[in-house]
Amino acid sequence: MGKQVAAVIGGGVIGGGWAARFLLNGWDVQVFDPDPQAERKVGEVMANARRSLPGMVDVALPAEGKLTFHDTIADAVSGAVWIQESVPEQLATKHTTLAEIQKACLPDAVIGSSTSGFKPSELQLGATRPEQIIVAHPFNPVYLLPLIEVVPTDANTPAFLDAAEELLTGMGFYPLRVRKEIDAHIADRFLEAVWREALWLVKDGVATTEEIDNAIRYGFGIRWAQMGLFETYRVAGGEAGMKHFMAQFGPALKWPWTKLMDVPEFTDELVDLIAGQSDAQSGAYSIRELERIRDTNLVAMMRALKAQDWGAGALMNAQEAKLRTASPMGIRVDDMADVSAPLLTVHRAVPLDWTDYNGHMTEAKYLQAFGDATDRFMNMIGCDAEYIAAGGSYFTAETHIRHVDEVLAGAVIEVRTQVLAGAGKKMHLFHKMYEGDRLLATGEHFLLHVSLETRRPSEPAPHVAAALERVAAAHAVLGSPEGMGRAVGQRP
Ligand SMILES: NC(=O)C1=CN([C@@H]2O[C@H](COP(=O)(O)OP(=O)(O)OC[C@H]3O[C@@H](n4cnc5c(N)ncnc54)[C@H](O)[C@@H]3O)[C@@H](O)[C@H]2O)C=CC1
Ligand SMILES: C[N+](C)(C)CC(=O)CC(=O)[O-]
Repeated sequence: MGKQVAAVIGGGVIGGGWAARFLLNGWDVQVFDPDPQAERKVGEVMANARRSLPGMVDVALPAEGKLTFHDTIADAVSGAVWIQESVPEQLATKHTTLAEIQKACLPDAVIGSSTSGFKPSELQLGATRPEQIIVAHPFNPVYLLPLIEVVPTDANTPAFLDAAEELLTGMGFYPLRVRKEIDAHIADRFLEAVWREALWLVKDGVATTEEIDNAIRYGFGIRWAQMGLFETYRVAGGEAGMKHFMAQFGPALKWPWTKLMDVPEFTDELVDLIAGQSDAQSGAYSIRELERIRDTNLVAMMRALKAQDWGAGALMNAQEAKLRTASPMGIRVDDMADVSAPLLTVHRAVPLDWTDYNGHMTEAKYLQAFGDATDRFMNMIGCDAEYIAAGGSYFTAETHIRHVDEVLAGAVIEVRTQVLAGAGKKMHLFHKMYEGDRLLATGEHFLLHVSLETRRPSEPAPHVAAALERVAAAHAVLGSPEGMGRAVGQRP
């Protein structure tokens, strides 16, 4: 199957983010944007995305797609099965753009609009084929955050929407289908209310921009990232739960706690006040630096949720399981005709939170990668979760790692595993870590099969022993790898 093709119309903050998400999930992307700076801007977004997205999951994403820039919308949409409109938030501009797209695009392609506020019925007005236009509202940075609000009208068939959502899911997105079209969909209704209230707090001199941000990031912002609003409030109701919470705090909604219905007028004075406070708060960083700080934090938070298999982290685990099944690492030794070459046991990108103050992968993570390679190899010979639950496993008795060359966040690494010896209780592995052809590190590990009941060495089950012995026999002809049995400090 050839690569899937997406068109991105408008390559600013959001279009650039969409382009990165498509490309890093293996799609080819065709961009149209009249701004002569568009190629540079999309390139900078791509650089940030390459550094942060690929390492968010623990298995490699598909090979990056091809990015091209086009002089006309007709050229850009040619052959595209998904067209994402991300032009400025003006209805007239959206209408002209959608009309041009529809003149040249495939009649069954999905045309998603990134609009933050317009309803899909407004976008479909006067369209040649309203049935192919939906709102697909993303969140910045589009290459990291999973949510897409999918807002349809009755013109869009359920089959069309299901197919669109499947394409989004394939890129790690979480499509949230909005039941009823409404100005600003779900999330922006909410964000606008919070923003309005914050503007009042600054205008009335109650808080500075920095104090408001601190009130969010030291408190409820962290809570929201993992449980949202209602689940958090349910817990806040104590043992009596949601009903008690509503009885206690419901009346406060009618107290003068909020000014939500009014918007302060954007006088020059208010704009200068807010922009000045924002400069004082964050002006020491460029926007690109702030983006990188934001991305590093987001990746760390999402990987923490991944470890808990919760919320956005559970979504990433589901995507990873699909990617793993499609990779050669999902195959058992018993199902492989040829095991004569070292086996691929890790194929992933280096996550941002694996790097250190020297700007490269930190030493502890080499052990993690080699530990993951050993786990994967165990799985491949049949020492899987079921086998371990039944009481058999391997314990590592000795490890020797050599750091040969450095590697940076976002780089795709592979570990290939040679079995030096594998008989009875003993398993002696030699892992080599590469970025492309470049050797980064080696890891030599000696393991013993144990009974998890007695915690003592024990013979592996016959099927595990047979698979291990088969690979060991096939690898015997490879000879001793360079660096095997090396002592610390020994010269090469
Ligand atoms: N910035 C944000 O936080 C979010 C914005 N959105 C929505 O995404 C859309 C785009 O917003 P941003 O990317 O923030 O704006 P932006 O100003 O960063 O980018 C808009 C891009 O469209 C290009 N453009 C202008 N006229 C065009 C035309 N006729 N054809 C093709 N390209 C054209 C501009 O050169 C620019 O590169 C809007 O509908 C906005 O509401 C959605 C989610 C978040
Ligand atoms: C400010 N905004 C309305 C453009 C925000 C969005 O639409 C979503 C986001 O990324 O916060």
